[in-house]
Amino acid sequence: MSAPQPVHQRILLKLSGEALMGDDAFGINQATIERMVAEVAEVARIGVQVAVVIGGGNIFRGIAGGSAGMDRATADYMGMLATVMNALALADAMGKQGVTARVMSAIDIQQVVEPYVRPKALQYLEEGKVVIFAAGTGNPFFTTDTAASLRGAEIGAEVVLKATKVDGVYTADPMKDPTATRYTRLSFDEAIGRHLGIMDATAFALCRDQKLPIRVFSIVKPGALMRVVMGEDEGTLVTA
Ligand SMILES: Nc1ncnc2c1ncn2[C@@H]1O[C@H](COP(=O)(O)OP(=O)(O)O)[C@@H](O)[C@H]1O
Ligand SMILES: O=c1ccn([C@@H]2O[C@H](COP(=O)(O)OP(=O)(O)O)[C@@H](O)[C@H]2O)c(=O)[nH]1
Repeated sequence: MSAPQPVHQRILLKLSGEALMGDDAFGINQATIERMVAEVAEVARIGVQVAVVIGGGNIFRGIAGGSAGMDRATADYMGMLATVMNALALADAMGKQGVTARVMSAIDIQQVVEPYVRPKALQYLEEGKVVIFAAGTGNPFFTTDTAASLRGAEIGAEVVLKATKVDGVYTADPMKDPTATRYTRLSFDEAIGRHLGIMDATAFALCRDQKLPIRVFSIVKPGALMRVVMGEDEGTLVTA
């Protein structure tokens, strides 16, 4: 019998910035990033094309207290720069584990990382390199979740995999409501209509319009990414 095959050939993986903190209060926890990269490396090695959108919430968020009183757009540009730092750390950790990664930024910062150029990104993916999209959408007032939907649609990913601290989409924020229950599956309209805060409405709406499914799963749970890629039941699937 032949070995089980992945159900996805090209994925857009959204990693939250906060996930990189591990148990720290801020920044990047080295052991945590190494563990995450090991999981990404495993799926890349079985031939799945992996593109990553990385968040920045472990360093700076445009709407957070630290930016109170600041012009919102300026604060958002700081948030986007935070994602560039995370992207560099992620690419470095990938290189150390033998995975070639390329960082592409949505804002021009050419001495540091190359700009996002869609055909180039597609070329890297076809060559088996991991592409890390930095600086979100390049626009203030957006989130990296929306960047994940946007880049996912642009590169023709089969699914957006949102790897986060919780293990799926719940009826309410499980960090605040212990009685909340997890959905196995729900529609984009339900997710938007019920104001489920796991992703912003812009991100959901873009995926809905492009018929691009989203799976939300835990980044903390070892092996979850591989199980998702192999088509096993993990987290919550959001579809049309
Ligand atoms: N309905 C919901 N189901 C699951 N998680 C939710 C829900 N509403 C809000 N959340 C919150 O969304 C967070 C996951 O989103 P993520 O983007 O990784 O975090 P953050 O926005 O804090 O960086 C979880 O930590 C959880 O507390
Ligand atoms: O297209 C984008 C993506 C991100 N950001 C800014 O970058 C910050 C960090 O991104 P995000 O909060 O999405 O990161 P995560 O929640 O995944 O850690 C946001 O708060 C925004 O201020 C932005 O302005 N435009």
